Amino acid sequence: MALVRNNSINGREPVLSPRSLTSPRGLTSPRPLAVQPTPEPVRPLANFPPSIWANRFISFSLDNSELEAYANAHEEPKESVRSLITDTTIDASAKLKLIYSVHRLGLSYLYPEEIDAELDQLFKKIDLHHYEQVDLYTISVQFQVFRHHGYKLSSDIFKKFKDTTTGTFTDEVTKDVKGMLSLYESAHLRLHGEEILDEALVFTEAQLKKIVSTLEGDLANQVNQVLKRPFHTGMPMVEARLYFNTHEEDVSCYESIVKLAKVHFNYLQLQQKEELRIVSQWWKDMEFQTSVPYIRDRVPEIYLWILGLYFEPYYSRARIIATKITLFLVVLDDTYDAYATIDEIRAITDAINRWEMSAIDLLPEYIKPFYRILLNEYDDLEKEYSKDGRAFSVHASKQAFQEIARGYLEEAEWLHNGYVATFPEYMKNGLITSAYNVISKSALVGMGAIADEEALAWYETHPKILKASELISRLQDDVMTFQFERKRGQSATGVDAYIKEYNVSEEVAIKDLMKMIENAWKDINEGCLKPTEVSVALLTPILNLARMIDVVYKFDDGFTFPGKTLKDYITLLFVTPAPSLESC
Ligand SMILES: CC(C)=CCC/C(C)=C/CC/C(C)=C/COP(=O)(O)OP(=O)(O)O
Ligand SMILES: [Mg+2]
Ligand SMILES: [Mg+2]
Ligand SMILES: [Mg+2]
Repeated sequence: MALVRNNSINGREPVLSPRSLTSPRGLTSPRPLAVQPTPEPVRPLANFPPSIWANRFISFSLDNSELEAYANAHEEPKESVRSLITDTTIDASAKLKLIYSVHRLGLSYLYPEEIDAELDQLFKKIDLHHYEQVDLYTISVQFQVFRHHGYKLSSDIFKKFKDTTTGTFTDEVTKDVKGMLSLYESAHLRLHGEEILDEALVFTEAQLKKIVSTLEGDLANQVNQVLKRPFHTGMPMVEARLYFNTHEEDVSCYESIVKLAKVHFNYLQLQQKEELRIVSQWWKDMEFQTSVPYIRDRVPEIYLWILGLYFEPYYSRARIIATKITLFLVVLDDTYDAYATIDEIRAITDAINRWEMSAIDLLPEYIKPFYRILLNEYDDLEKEYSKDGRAFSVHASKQAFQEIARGYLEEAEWLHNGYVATFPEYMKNGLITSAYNVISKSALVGMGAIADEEALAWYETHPKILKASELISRLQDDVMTFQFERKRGQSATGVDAYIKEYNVSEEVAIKDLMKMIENAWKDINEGCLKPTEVSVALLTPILNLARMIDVVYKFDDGFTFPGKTLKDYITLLFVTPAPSLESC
């Protein structure tokens, strides 16, 4: 087997690269006489599990009058909640709890100015001494509400819960389940240097795990929920539904909030089911299942991913665009990782760099339909957005798409040459193959006026918060997918590069990479504090992209094998009816 290269990764047995078997010359003995048809190369097929949804979401039929009825039903409770937020007779503590609930329910985007004005005023009035008399739960809620909205309330307010002699959290804290739960949520908002929150996270997690089986009712559900995933690292839309289900006592005192939340959930569910129908129908019409059947067929999962970036109704078109482009990325990634030969990968990258229909002749037959659809979709977007002078965002998305194709090629060349990159080299390319540059720029296309040229220029500076989100994407994916990819003889991951660079065990490498992810989260949290470099509307999708990695990869490779978390989330949002309005 002379054509098999040595892919030894740091002392592992040489990996038999499927791609190294793809040369026709490796499969046939030399026969100089008859002209042989070129045999089909051996391909690195992954046999990915099929979609678990088939055509389920295509049959949805939107009743516009129903949608309109929900839109109208918003008006009254929306105004009542606005009055509550601005009500001067509600005391500071109750007001902050109210704003906290409004945010957890996914409603704060309806009142950005009012909430900011309230918090601004309350934040200015804060006297840290005041917190000496306040309980852990209340302090933690206030800490979160300020931090959620970019106000840097000092984490020193938690100092009083530590025993000065032992340096650990007091026994009193251990007995306060609701307080610990809320402190655990707070700790996820930590910044660099906030050691008290680093400690609080470890402490409360251990304590809550210890007592969870002894709890009952809503509190048991809340603790189970937070241990699975705290609000700050969850998908906002799902977190809103879960909060509604398990925090009745926190919201039931405000009838209008309950009513608004219910109408809002129902409205959004209809709108989102329609968006999912549109992208599912498009996917079917484009016949990807026939032309590239080797890829992961994951339309609802990718739509969910994008919905995780932004759920506001006015980003409907933006979600459809970003979903389609992300689906293109899945085709590209799986083609490079699980189908194409190195020569084909070079040809596909070349054609994507050229970006002209005539380059289609360079391509293998199977990828030609994809190439045609890719160019046509971008062409349509360019036409659509040229009209209002927004074609710049389409160009930026296209350039990022070309860049990721080059990044994927780089990985393929490394594999082809049996080379494991140094860790810095890997990370430089890895931030590109994280896909988060393409996705976040593509997310801007349909966002409208807010995503202007200035916003794009900020993106082009590759700001710290974007880098952090890319790092989280790249490394958390690597930590959860490297074994599968290694077994298949795919390109070395960050885990392999780290092991090689620092000569450490796999266990240490994973621990260190998880630490890097933790630090990147602190960068993200810092980047969301006032004064922000750009508007919150532009930062939120970047924060949410990091959250979606946690959603998909916290426990396993939830994208390749979407039968757990993603199935539950898709069922909750698009299958299970939204909370009934009957009692309203
Ligand atoms: C890298 C990453 C988590 C990207 C998230 C953004 C996203 C939805 C990209 C589309 C391609 C994709 C699903 C890659 C993850 O799988 P994979 O493990 O096969 O990706 P890999 O080949 O880059 O490792
Ligand atoms: Mg892949
Ligand atoms: Mg890949
Ligand atoms: Mg991977």
